[in-house]
Amino acid sequence: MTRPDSMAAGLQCGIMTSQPTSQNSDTLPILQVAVPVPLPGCFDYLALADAPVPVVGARVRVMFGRRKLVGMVMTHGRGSELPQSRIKPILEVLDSSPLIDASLLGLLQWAADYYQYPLGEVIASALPKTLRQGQPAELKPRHRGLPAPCESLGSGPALNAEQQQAVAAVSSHWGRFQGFLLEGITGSGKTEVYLHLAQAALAQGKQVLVLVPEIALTPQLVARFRERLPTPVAVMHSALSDGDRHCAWLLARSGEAGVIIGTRSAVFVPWARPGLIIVDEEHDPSLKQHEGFRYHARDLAMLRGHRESVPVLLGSATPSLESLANVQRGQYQRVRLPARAGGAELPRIELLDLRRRFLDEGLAEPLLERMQKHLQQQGQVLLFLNRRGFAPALLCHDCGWVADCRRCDARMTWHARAARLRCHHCGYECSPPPRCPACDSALAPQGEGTQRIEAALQRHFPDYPVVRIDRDSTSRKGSLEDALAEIRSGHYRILVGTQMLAKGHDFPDVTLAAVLDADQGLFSSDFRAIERLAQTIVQVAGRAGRGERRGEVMVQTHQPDHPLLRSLIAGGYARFAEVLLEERRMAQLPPYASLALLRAEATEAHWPQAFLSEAYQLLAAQGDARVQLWGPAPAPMERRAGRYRAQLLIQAEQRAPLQAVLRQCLPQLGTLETARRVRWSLDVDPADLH
Ligand SMILES: Nc1ncnc2c1ncn2[C@@H]1O[C@H](COP(=O)(O)OP(=O)(O)OP(=O)(O)O)[C@@H](O)[C@H]1O
Ligand SMILES: [Zn+2]
Repeated sequence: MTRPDSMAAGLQCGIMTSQPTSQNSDTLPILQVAVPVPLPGCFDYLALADAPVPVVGARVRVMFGRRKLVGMVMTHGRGSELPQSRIKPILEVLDSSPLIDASLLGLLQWAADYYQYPLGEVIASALPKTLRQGQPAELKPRHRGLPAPCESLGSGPALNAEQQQAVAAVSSHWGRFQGFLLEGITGSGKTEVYLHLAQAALAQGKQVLVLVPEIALTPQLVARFRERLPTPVAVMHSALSDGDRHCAWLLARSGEAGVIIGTRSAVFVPWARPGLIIVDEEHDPSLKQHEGFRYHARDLAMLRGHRESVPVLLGSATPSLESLANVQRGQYQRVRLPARAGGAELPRIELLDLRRRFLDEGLAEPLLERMQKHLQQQGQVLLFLNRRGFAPALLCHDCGWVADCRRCDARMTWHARAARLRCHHCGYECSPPPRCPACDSALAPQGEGTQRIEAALQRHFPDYPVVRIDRDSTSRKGSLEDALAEIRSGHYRILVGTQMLAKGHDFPDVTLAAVLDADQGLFSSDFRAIERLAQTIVQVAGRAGRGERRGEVMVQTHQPDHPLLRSLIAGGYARFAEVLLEERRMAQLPPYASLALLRAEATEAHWPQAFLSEAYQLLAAQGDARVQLWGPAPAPMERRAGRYRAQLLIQAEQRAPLQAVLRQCLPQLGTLETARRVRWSLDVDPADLH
């Protein structure tokens, strides 16, 4: 973050803490404008003499330094600390009515404050690019709008008793805020509950906002909403063209789209008739933004529901520990779907002990046998491995040389089909050396990625078509949809893939699912890794046995006695989560504590440490014993993309003191001498500690 200081000091009005100062009541009203620059607060500008004073929530074009920027009017008539002669007039008023209403503006202001991120940039991130650039907030004639609702709407299955109860629970809160956690096992029919609630909301003339973690999961979900609901459904995700996003945003705002389905940034979409917010797969880490303005869409959805007096429904088969703790505290009401809809049974999960067992390209014999059985009985088999590429390392067996990324503390992944080494952390790629650069022996791929498993499966099961689903195999537009359709049609019999394959899909013919390497998650330095592992295992298992035949699940591990793994297998996710929550309580970790992570990176290892040590001093000088500091320490992967990374963890049992200390120190951090030497960022409620 750079800081044009002279400018900041004078202009900043600090909207969150602002105090009306000596009124310069001379002539023109003074406006406080949020401008998309890396500085906190708002900036003072004068309204134009010959134009109406812009309303709060309208965009204005302003000069900022030498740049013309699009800002948003946040308040009026507070006066200014500056003499009027030094306040610049705005250049142009872009909206005659508020682009964003007061309630959403308030949410954005709250978020800027809580995540300690510049307000102007927070607001900019809530707008489509077209509006950010100052284009009129109008539908362009060439935009046809959204597809009209289907002529003949489907009706779906009749709800079972638990689903009805879930719908009734939420329905008794129309027009009022209440947080709900819908804890429904995989295949329990959560989506049906969403659809019925959406119907009910629409019947009352209200809109529904549905947040989903990833686009990969949306085609099926979006189709179900479109087939069932008598309203245009607006879809918002990062792969949309600017024009489509502009259009979807405006149709949500005008109320024309009764349903809005989007990924995390859709939590900021304006709507005319607030009705219900649904967050599907609420445990999913991709609901948290990992760079820039690092907000959590689930948490902001709750807050938005509160501000706008609408119920908020979080749904998951594997709820986050945060949400479970909120149920324990009585903040969310829990609704359960304990059985699979349509009567299918939950599959049995079995641990497959890999110790002293021969592995054929990562596949143990009992798994191969079980696959054979399921395939012969016409079942589909799904294999999960969270590593794409062919092999996670290229290694010399004679001297131990390994192909490392020259820019990261990481191994290069071998991609056999492309015959390239690629770094999955920074994107660097190169051709492999023909022989070991150290001893001239032959090189061998070590370990398994999805490509290698795919090849091994083709060798083992030549009669059964195999499909691989990962970021490499689905990079072409539409290829994921095609592959999913061909899985559903039964053409593919063996499916191997990463997270993309593990979540949300409904493949009724999958009878066997397997996690090929559970150990990856057991020994991570990140305290959330074990929670993620359990969620993944349960989600993968949830793909099996959704149709008529009961499913089976195998989890390959070298740690079959791991206590948390055992509690998961024996007691299911609910029991596992109880045990883990207790561990978190003892260790004073979230959800029983608040964290913030201050990260810094630079091309020289010295600077991040130096900056964070100074930051440590600043934070410690606040003298609040309730706030603890851990570090600075090198990041788990210290060097990435040629930059050295370090971090300082800030922890407190209560949110308020943590927030207070951060608010005190953040402005000073930017002025540190060492701050100029690093790129630094603050992550409030970090989703991971890497
Ligand atoms: N009441 C019902 N009776 C019969 N079938 C139902 C019922 N509700 C849902 N289903 C069917 O059960 C299947 C699973 O439902 P759905 O996809 O809604 O589950 P889910 O809980 O969202 O699953 P997951 O969390 O695994 O993604 C779907 O094929 C759906 O049509
Ligand atoms: Zn790299």
